[in-house]
Amino acid sequence: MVLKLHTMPWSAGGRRVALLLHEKKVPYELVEPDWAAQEHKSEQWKEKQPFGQVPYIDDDGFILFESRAIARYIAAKYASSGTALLPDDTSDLQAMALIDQGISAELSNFEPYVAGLVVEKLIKPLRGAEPDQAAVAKHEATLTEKMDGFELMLSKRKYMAGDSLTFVDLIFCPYGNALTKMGYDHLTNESKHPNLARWWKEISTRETWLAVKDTVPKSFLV
Ligand SMILES: N[C@@H](CCC(=O)N[C@@H](CS)C(=O)NCC(=O)O)C(=O)O
Repeated sequence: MVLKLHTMPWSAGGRRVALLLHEKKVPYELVEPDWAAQEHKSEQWKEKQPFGQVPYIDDDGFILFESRAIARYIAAKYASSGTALLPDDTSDLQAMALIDQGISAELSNFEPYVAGLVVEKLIKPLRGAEPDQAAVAKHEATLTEKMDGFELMLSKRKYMAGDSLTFVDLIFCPYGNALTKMGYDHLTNESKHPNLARWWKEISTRETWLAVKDTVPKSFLV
């Protein structure tokens, strides 16, 4: 049975998963919940995604939610198809520890602050609300500090989890895209963050990402 990706096309997590599926050349069916009817908040949906969110996958009856966990599952299940996105030796304790470190670094030092800016600068205005400028300033200040940390990581290793591309690099794509679309140059300023700029240029121009990144309505701009 073809793998089903249950998500809204604009979802950051959904596009993260779609990116992995494209990289691994895995056919999939995109199944959209009825968002207007709040299908994702129904008891039936929560049986699959207990937090009432997107995305989740149904892989021949195996249900998995959390986009980063799904990304890892796809990278491992389809290891020999498409782009190699895991260390050569997945029994190498240190190589796999770098994978976990990269996932945690993105989840705790990147996404929350970019997501905060997306809420203030894109979502609130769409809903006719004013951005909270104090919150914007706080997220911007924290993010600036955090991006120096990512620059330091990439000054020591070519990619986020070692010297080879892995799925960890790709999980940055949706919010990296949001950051640049909001006009911030943390990922593109070659004089301030040369390693981040080198890395982002490579990651963000992959054909697979270009294929999924704009499955988002223009009004969202994420
Ligand atoms: N950590 C989760 C985050 C899921 C998430 O925040 N999904 C958003 C869309 S990207 C959502 O469903 N929002 C609607 C809601 O929370 O009601 C993942 O990566 O899968």
